[in-house]
Amino acid sequence: MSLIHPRIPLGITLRRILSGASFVGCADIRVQHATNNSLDCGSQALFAALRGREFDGHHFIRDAIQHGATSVLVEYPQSDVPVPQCVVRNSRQAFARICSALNGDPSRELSTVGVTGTNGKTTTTWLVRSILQTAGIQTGLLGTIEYNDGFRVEPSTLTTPDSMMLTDWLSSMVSHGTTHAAIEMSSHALDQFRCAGILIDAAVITNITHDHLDYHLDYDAYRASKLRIFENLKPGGVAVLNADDPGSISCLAHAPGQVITFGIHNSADVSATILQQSSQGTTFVLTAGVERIEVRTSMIGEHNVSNCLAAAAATLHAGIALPDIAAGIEALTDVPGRLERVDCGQPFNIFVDYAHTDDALQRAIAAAKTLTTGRVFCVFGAGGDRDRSKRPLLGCAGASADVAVVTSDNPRSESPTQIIDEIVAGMPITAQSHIEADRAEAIRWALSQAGPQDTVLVAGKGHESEQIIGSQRLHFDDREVIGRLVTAGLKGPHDIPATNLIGPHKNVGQIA
Ligand SMILES: CC(=O)N[C@H]1[C@@H](OP(=O)(O)OP(=O)(O)OC[C@H]2O[C@@H](n3ccc(=O)[nH]c3=O)[C@H](O)[C@@H]2O)O[C@H](CO)[C@@H](O)[C@@H]1O[C@H](C)C(=O)N[C@@H](C)C(=O)N[C@H](CCC(=O)O)C(=O)O
Ligand SMILES: Nc1ncnc2c1ncn2[C@@H]1O[C@H](COP(=O)(O)OP(=O)(O)OP(=O)(O)O)[C@@H](O)[C@H]1O
Ligand SMILES: N[C@H](CCC[C@H](N)C(=O)O)C(=O)O
Ligand SMILES: [Mg+2]
Repeated sequence: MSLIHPRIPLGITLRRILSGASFVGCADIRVQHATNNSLDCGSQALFAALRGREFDGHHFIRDAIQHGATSVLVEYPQSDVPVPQCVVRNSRQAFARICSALNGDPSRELSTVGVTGTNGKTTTTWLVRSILQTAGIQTGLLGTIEYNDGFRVEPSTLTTPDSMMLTDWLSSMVSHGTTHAAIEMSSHALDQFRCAGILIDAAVITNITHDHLDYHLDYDAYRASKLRIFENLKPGGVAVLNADDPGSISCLAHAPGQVITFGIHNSADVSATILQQSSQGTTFVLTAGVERIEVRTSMIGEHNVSNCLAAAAATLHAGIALPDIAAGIEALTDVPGRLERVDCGQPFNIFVDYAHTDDALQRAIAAAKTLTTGRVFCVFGAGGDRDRSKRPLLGCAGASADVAVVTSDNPRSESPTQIIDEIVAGMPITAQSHIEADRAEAIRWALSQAGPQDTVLVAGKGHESEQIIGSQRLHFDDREVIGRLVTAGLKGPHDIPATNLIGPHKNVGQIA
């Protein structure tokens, strides 16, 4: 459902915004409302028939007309359809452009940093927002954790919302006087043209490693979807690339205009020298051209310094001065569930992290090791109904901990023990491991083993507050579970009343 803002046009005509479109049964189509859901057409709507993973929207055209659609957007002309048709080559791309136009093309009025990459998108967008807000600039954010127009905040449904919701939020930012935005652009969203027509000032590619090959099928297609972010750049926009990551820097040749590189290990326009790392944070010297400044962040891990550099490069391009960038990085105390410290008075470090790829897990473990004189216990699993090929890679990465505690993440429709077997298949035979499919019990075991010099890293679910098992969504927050276990003196989870660990069942009737 569209939010209503005074700056939204009263309607648009398709011929003006869709070059190359042809029309059946009319010379042009005037649109006031558009949807891709046949069940949510309302009267006078344009129904956009999108080809999806499960369904082809073209099969729902009659359904849409019955629900009130008065025109359709299609990829091939339909016979026996009693309403005007607009025929385009790519209805997802055209639909995104229509959504943006119906919302008054809000991205034209915003200065926006778009961030893609396998890991680090959420962290980088939060850093960008912190830098801009600390400099006194009202900034919106759309990403994995929240959608925020500068005033209103809602928990996210997808990392990158669909085209209707995306442009609604951008429009809401403009209406509320928000001038800047940071947007996570997932590979799924770029592949599905959810962001088509959204203009951005900086396109950040944090890194391109391995994820979502269930969807993209191979690395080249995955990388190609990330490269599509350059199509969103305004004239004069900048590509921000990671000199330390072969996948990111390989995009340099495709950048349409100016490029700013960042890096810790390789020569780059924006770079860092790490001075000190402790469980309280990291100090580094940030260098951009001839300017240098010492920065202290409460974030942990070299990968987070890399994220700071990406955010610094994007905001330098937005005209923010280096001291303000340093202040903005320092002002961000926490990104929920990203190496988040959990302190319940226990005599060792506990971190909850969102690592769910092999590169992320290996880096999160490396970060924990720099702070630990004893052993690092890493509790992790892998999501069901997601890229199976990353499971043995996660196993291999998890084995870099001193003790790998393999458990369930969100098994969804799959067998937890089958997923665990596929993870364990990637672990070297010499790895120290403990296998426990019940996540709460796995956490309890790790906590019960840890001594004062050790660290327990609980990875994979970060800020998530549910565990998806079969068709059920069970309340489950790693941070809460840890808190309750430590408070209860690390008794077995079955000795603790069930409500202490797992909240009420919410059967959603489908697998997420
Ligand atoms: C695999 C995938 O990405 N699917 C997304 C995709 O769905 P789809 O278009 O393939 O949908 P479909 O069910 O095949 O239907 C095709 C078309 O028929 C229409 N339809 C269908 C049935 C009907 O009765 N009537 C009707 O009109 C649908 O509205 C749709 O337009 O487009 C939809 C609208 O944009 C998304 O909601 C949906 O995300 C699903 C829920 C999803 O789980 N996506 C995940 C994998 C995702 O995108 N994740 C990334 C995160 C990645 C990361 O952070 O690392 C994200 O951006 O969040
Ligand atoms: N620059 C980085 N390089 C490698 N790993 C990183 C980097 N930044 C963060 N990580 C790891 O990836 C995890 C997820 O980080 P973040 O949420 O910022 O990434 P994301 O790209 O938004 O992930 P998602 O695709 O799930 O939304 C972190 O918890 C950390 O383990
Ligand atoms: N955006 C990622 C999140 C994965 C988080 C992990 N907890 C899982 O459920 O696999 C995805 O949809 O693949
Ligand atoms: Mg994210």
